[in-house]
Amino acid sequence: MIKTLQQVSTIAEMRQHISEAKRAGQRIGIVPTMGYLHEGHLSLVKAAREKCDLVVMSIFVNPLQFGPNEDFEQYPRNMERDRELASSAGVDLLFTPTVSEMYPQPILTNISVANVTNPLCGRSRPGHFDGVSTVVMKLFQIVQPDFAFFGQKDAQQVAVVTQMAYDLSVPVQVIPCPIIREADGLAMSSRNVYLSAEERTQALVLSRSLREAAAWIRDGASPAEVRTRIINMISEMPLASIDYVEILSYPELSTLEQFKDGEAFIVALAVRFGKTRLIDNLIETV
Ligand SMILES: Nc1ncnc2c1ncn2[C@@H]1O[C@H](COP(=O)(O)OP(=O)(O)OP(=O)(O)O)[C@@H](O)[C@H]1O
Ligand SMILES: CC(C)(CO)[C@@H](O)C(=O)[O-]
Ligand code: BAL
Repeated sequence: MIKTLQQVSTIAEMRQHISEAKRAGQRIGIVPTMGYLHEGHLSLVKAAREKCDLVVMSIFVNPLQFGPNEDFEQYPRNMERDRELASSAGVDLLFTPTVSEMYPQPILTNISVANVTNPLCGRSRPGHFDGVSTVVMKLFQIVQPDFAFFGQKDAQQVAVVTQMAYDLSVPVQVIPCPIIREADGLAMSSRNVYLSAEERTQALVLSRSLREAAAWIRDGASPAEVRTRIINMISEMPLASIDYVEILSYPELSTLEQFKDGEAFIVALAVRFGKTRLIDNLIETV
């Protein structure tokens, strides 16, 4: 039984720990991350701790899910700090493979989920979700988790991973966890460190517009009206450049003409402030 955090960087060593845990009948949970941990990540560990005997966190900045002009090289990294945070949050095993450990040269296999990857970030970041589903499938094969914990901040990612696990009969239950926000409403994200003070202030329009949207929807506004009002609100911020504002069904992510009783929807936003692209969303049922 593992008591304190152990860091493992090879697939072979990981498999040994997993075999032991399986032999002992432990329930295994995985929290996949790209590191530079914050309270959002730690909330996933807390959820995993409640359901699982062995909590595995992976920290791997996955080159496959970054486009050629994206921030793979600049993505914030701080392994020492991450190890301490993971340990205090109750992670048992920290999996920190190198790129060459994860990917044989060249990797010839690609996992691609259709339909749910078409809109939103799938449209703005071509190939992104293939990179996500391929690495998550690989993590599932290595860790063989009973449960996998993902944040709803990346709501399309939750839909993609859930569909992949279902389609490929992976014996894992995907657990979506709520968005953790700063006190002023900004959704926590490792990329928030890129924001200047002025960009960060203006970025508060994202959570504010989602709160307003919830009220407009309660008052009977249609998806098209809500979308227009959010676009107008965000456009008032001089440093904001909208990538998308969409209202779709959830988790199918198909077009939504009207809100219907009992049917879940997502109001999803991606907006750039300077060079930083932020996402946020609201998922509700009318
Ligand atoms: N604010 C948050 N609340 C809940 N879960 C979160 C939050 N931020 C990230 N997560 C979840 O943590 C997991 C790892 O995400 P990741 O390491 O990419 O962090 P991140 O902060 O989203 O980084 P970035 O958005 O800058 O890539 C994902 O399942 C993600 O949805
Ligand atoms: C799930 C994930 C760790 C896969 O690289 C990543 O997309 C993330 O951090 O959300
Ligand atoms: N949290 C999603 C990881 C990415 O932006 O690549």
